[in-house]
Amino acid sequence: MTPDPSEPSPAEASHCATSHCATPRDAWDGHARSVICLIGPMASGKSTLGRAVARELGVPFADTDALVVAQHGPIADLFAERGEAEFRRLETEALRTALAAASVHGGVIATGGGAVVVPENRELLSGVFTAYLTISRDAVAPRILRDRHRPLLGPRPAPDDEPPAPDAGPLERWAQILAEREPLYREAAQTVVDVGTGPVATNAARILSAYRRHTQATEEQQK
Ligand SMILES: Nc1ncnc2c1ncn2[C@@H]1O[C@H](COP(=O)(O)OP(=O)(O)O)[C@@H](O)[C@H]1O
Ligand SMILES: O=C(O)C1=C[C@@H](OP(=O)(O)O)[C@@H](O)[C@H](O)C1
Ligand SMILES: [Mg+2]
Repeated sequence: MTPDPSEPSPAEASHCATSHCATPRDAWDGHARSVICLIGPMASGKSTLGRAVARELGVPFADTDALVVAQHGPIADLFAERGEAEFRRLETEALRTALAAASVHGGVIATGGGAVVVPENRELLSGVFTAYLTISRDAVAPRILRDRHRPLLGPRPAPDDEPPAPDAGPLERWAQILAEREPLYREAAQTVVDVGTGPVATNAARILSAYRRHTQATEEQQK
């Protein structure tokens, strides 16, 4: 028998029966088709918080970076061997895939910090609830200095015909990149959530509250 798409799958029903969800039906009506996309600068917590929000909602989590890595290998290698433009193309493909899956059963999607620079991605994001996660430079500093896997925060090679410029350092580069992208984040987001303080659970709850406020406001408008 073809499953009724309006009903929770056995997996969803069993999740809801064993977790915080009141009943499978409530969970399905309340959240199961929820789609939340997270955008924001590198190391703001999109991947970590996206996973936590998805778990809370009982919907699948997708990370566009992880999708790219699973299919094409490490991001640092892609940047070095195939260039940023090719990485952006693969990122758009991953975003499309993640959105298509989430549109069926709901889902939370963490994008990479640079997803908003591609107009096609901004167009894709405009169809779903998108939250811009903000964090101060001071709060992000220990993360940036600890995690050294992001190619855009590594030393920039000077062009062949120029003397090497003094290295600005990863935190300075993070701030420069954020300044360039900030208007794009704001344009693409329905809401801005500051996630610079507090533990993961607190920040996940902030994102969920923003999502619920948005959903309620949208429902009020439609009445
Ligand atoms: N609320 C938080 N408190 C402390 N550390 C966090 C928090 N959220 C994320 N982190 C840590 O910050 C780092 C970057 O988080 P990540 O989710 O990879 O960010 P992004 O996906 O935005 O680049 C990770 O080491 C993660 O464990
Ligand atoms: O800001 C960017 O351009 C990038 C952010 C990274 O993702 P996170 O924001 O999850 O670190 C990753 O997509 C890649 O290194 C490029
Ligand atoms: Mg990430």
